[in-house]
Amino acid sequence: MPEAQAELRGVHVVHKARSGGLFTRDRVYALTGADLAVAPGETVGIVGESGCGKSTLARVLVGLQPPAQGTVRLRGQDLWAMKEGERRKLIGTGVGMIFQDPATALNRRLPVGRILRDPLDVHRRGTPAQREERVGELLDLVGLPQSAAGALPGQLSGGQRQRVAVARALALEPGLVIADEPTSALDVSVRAQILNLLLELKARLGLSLVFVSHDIQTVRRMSDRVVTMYLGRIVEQGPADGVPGRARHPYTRALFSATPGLISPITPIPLVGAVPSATRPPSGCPFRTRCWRADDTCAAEMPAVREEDGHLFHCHHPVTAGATDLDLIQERA
Ligand SMILES: Nc1ncnc2c1ncn2[C@@H]1O[C@H](COP(=O)(O)OP(=O)(O)OP(=O)(O)O)[C@@H](O)[C@H]1O
Repeated sequence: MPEAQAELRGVHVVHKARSGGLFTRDRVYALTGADLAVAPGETVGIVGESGCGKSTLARVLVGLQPPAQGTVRLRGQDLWAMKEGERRKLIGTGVGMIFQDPATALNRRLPVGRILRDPLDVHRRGTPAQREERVGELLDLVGLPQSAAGALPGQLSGGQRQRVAVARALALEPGLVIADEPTSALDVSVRAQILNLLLELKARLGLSLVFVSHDIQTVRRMSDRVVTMYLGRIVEQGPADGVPGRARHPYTRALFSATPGLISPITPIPLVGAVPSATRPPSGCPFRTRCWRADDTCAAEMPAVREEDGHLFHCHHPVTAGATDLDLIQERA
């Protein structure tokens, strides 16, 4: 197997909890025991309810968040075993990051040309003339006119600004791009354009892409593999074309059945109760408090990973392969 662009092994992220702006004694278990490898040229989509740890996973992958435990490798190199200068260089040249809101991610005071040249200057890429040339290439790459180089971000539309953010992420020719909700701050009318641009660039440049979104339909369309998260844990990974029908974890099935237009039954598999607090996750399987299949074993121990039919999942009582959503709704009732 070719070396992964990025790899997490047993990664935990724990934050100090805050209340009213002050830290408390509680800990937020934002990411627990995450194992994930992103292959060259692959798109991995991350889904899950708000607060399940999607952004934390993305931040760990790009080295913005150090793990409390576990290893993070970029192109085979252990990020947090490196000297800081080397780590910054590897991250700076190896990964591009696209954030949710280009209005806040781009420096409002700098013209687009400077924004795009900045990473080239920082990493001393080529001569000054080559850097200028590269700025022109980047504008072309994302479908912006050369005249955009002189514009301030505020003079551009939301879609154009996100194109600048994409160009900046690609400036140093990274092998991996992480896009965290890249279209959720944009008008619906331009979302498809940015998604198509990402798909086109990924194919043209052979990029690996990690795509984080609430929008399950979009994740399926963009991804080769879908990763489902729940309460700080990766609970399932499987091929995008096998989700939702072939997913084995009850949570993945419930999450996808709640997506309009994806599944035949009109009623989704009901999820009863709220997501527990990330400061006090349940013992054993994190989903057991809302799972209709849970028993004492689920409370006693976290299920080890199992692999069947291309799906990796953590569940003591996985859904039978081939069960329809209607079967699960009846079972749930
Ligand atoms: N800096 C921080 N300090 C304290 N808690 C944090 C911090 N960052 C994230 N968290 C908590 O960690 C958990 C995971 O957060 P994260 O932002 O990764 O989730 P998410 O799935 O991306 O959520 P959303 O979809 O709403 O963006 C949440 O409980 C969140 O409140």
